[in-house]
Amino acid sequence: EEQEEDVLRELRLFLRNVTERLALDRRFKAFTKPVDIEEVPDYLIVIRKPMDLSTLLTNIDEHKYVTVSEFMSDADLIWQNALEYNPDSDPMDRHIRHRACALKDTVRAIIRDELDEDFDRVCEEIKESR
Ligand SMILES: O=C(C1CCC1)N1C[C@@H]2C[C@H]3C[C@@H](O)[C@@H](O)[C@]2(C1)O3
Repeated sequence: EEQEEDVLRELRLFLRNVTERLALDRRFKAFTKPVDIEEVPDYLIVIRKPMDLSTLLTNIDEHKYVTVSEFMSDADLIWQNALEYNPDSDPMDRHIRHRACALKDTVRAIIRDELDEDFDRVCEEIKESR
């Protein structure tokens, strides 16, 4: 009903704001666009579900997420994929993993600090009702 669409519109505004703030953070530049498959030909063999911040924004606009938890599952893919594809001890891999862990911590801190648990519960109820 109309009130439910108002809730989901507010969810999209919140998720867009979080995602845009992450995309503006210079530490997370490597996460802003899909990994270039021309540059990294074996990437899709190793990583089954690529994800990046621009794709998160597209998903939000396509109404893919009804709850924050669904958004978090895709957001977590970004840093999980980076840890998985860049496991080595060389400085480049370690730099990427440090930024991946910073992304994980930053997303969690924003959600902890800024997501109202009653609002989240309403989204979860809408999801269950569909
Ligand atoms: O995993 C990633 C991104 C970093 C976070 C996501 N990539 C895989 C390649 C390995 C490493 C060095 C470059 O070859 C560059 O192409 C990539 C991009 O970084």
